[in-house]
Amino acid sequence: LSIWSNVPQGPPDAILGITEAFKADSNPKKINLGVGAYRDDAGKPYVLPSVVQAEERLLSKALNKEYAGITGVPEFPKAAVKLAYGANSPALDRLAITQTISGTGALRVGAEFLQRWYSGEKKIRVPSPTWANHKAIFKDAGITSVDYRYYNKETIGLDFDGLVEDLKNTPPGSTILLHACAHNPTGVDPSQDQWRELSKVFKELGHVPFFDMAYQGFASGDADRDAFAVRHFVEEGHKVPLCQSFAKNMGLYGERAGVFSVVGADAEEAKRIESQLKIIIRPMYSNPPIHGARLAAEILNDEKLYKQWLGEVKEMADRIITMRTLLRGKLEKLGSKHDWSHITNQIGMFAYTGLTPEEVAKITKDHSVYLTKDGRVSVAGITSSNVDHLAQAIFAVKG
Ligand SMILES: Cc1ncc(COP(=O)(O)O)c(CN[C@@](C)(CC(=O)O)C(=O)O)c1O
Repeated sequence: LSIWSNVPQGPPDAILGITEAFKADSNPKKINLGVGAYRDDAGKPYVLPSVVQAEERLLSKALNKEYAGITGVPEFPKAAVKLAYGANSPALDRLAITQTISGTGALRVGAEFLQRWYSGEKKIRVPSPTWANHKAIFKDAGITSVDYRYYNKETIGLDFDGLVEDLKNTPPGSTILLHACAHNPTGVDPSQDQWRELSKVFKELGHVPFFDMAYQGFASGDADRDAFAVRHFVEEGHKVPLCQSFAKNMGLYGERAGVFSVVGADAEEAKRIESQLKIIIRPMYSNPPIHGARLAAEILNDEKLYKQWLGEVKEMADRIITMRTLLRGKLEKLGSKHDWSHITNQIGMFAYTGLTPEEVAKITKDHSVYLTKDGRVSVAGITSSNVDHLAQAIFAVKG
């Protein structure tokens, strides 16, 4: 009997498993709308020109491969928080900051930090629905997730009243996970006025706003606009924990470039927090990968490259918005009776189509269209050459 005979076969990942199934499909008209990775209009992965230039510069510097510190390549997180909080934010001198292994790593380090130093019960309130990996990350750090109402199936929009009511029925001083922009999987975000309202509710109740900002710049095409919620909450005095990912907005998916930061009451408190972040990271993975961080630092710290990069992010966001408009138009032209306005009202990488799990199974089986069971479509996977097939497939399964 093998020592490992007790190890069971685990299920495929809800999101990454879709790509495995897609690859196994021989239908030439197959479309992968599963994983949230940007594709250009030829359906190809996109390496941003600003990243290519940064890489050429790095190579010419012939840097060594020494360890970064526990908190990473210093020039990266320092610049990343300026992007998030704003270059003139008063909070910049009271931030605990560390580079992390992309957004997932920021969430995990943040979750471990809460587990050890958040004085309340080890729970976090998460939007319903939320990114498929959130609950598993918190669970592995010993934190139980509790849903709060977020998405309204009927209006295919935000259930703002339900959200506020749930926050008010949550014990004061609880930790609440918030998607800063481009909510995954619904693509439904609060308006700026609704964020202002939420900041008041958080203040009344002393709740901790734990932000996940994985799509800054990628949602609206404007990095400042996408950071509105984070910046407003910081201006209002909230001690924000913030997770950042550069996977999508810089196309650094596999380079794993992320940042975790916490707003302290002052520099001394930030220093204490940062010392505890290092104590969490050292036994977890000791220190992070250097290449992606150096690429991001090269871009964020060079005026010209930074501007070029912002233009490239806007181009990606604009292409996604164009595909939303195309898909909606095609569905309406086919004579669909459904209201598809949510496809253009939603923002960011994803469209929450409203397809039921049965319809998802059918569209995959009959039309080789791959998307997650919850009906989430990565709009980045739509191109002007596959949008007709997609519209016909949706019309075929849903009418
Ligand atoms: C809300 C949210 N937070 C964090 C991350 C973490 O990304 P990172 O670790 O690569 O920086 C993702 C990525 N979600 C993707 C795009 C990919 C995935 O599931 O891993 C998605 O398809 O939802 C995300 O959607």
